[in-house]
Amino acid sequence: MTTIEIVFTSGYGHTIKQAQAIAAGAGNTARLWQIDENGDLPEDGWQALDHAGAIIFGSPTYMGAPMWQFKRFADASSKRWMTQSWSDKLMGGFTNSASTNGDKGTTMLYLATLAAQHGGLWVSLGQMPANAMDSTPQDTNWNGGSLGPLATSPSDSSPDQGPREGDLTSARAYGARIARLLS
Ligand SMILES: Cc1cc2nc3c(=O)[nH]c(=O)nc-3n(C[C@H](O)[C@H](O)[C@H](O)COP(=O)(O)O)c2cc1C
Repeated sequence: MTTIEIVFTSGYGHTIKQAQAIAAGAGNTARLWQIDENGDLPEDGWQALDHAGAIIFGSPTYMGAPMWQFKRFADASSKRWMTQSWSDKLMGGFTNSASTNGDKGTTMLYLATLAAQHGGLWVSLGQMPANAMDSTPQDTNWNGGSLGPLATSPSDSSPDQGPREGDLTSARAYGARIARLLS
């Protein structure tokens, strides 16, 4: 079975919602692997990534970059880099932060660079931005990204309040895009 493995970090639960929305859009071959608070992924997670058709990386943006636990996972993936054993897999990425811009772009560039180091085939977002006068956070891709799904969770939001519907719709559509490309 060709699987979609979503490997991500989340400090306070907001980015989990984005990861779950991607999985919901991708369908029943998608699985979620949350890197723990020490930056560790269990061995069955590594095995799943080794056998994946697609790997999707995700992290909240902390200080303009993925949180350190994601970087620890990325550094540990250098073992796979040495043999290029993840080469030719579909790869993608997502991030969430409190500010609308929030320097999410540098996190996305990092995730795309990680994918490229592994020889992955990056899947872009493929959604037009909702950037008109009457656009709101309820609209798909209202953050206006193109590398992958972006989410904005206001700093005083609970994970039930942020990311908002437009971010979740964007994430679901991205999951569906990856599933379609794999089929
Ligand atoms: C240490 C730290 C650094 C942060 N840096 C940024 C940042 O650079 N840009 C931003 O917009 N939000 C920043 N935030 C806010 C988080 O990105 C935001 O709260 C996000 O929803 C957290 O996701 P999580 O609940 O999955 O951890 C930061 C939060 C923390 C704790």
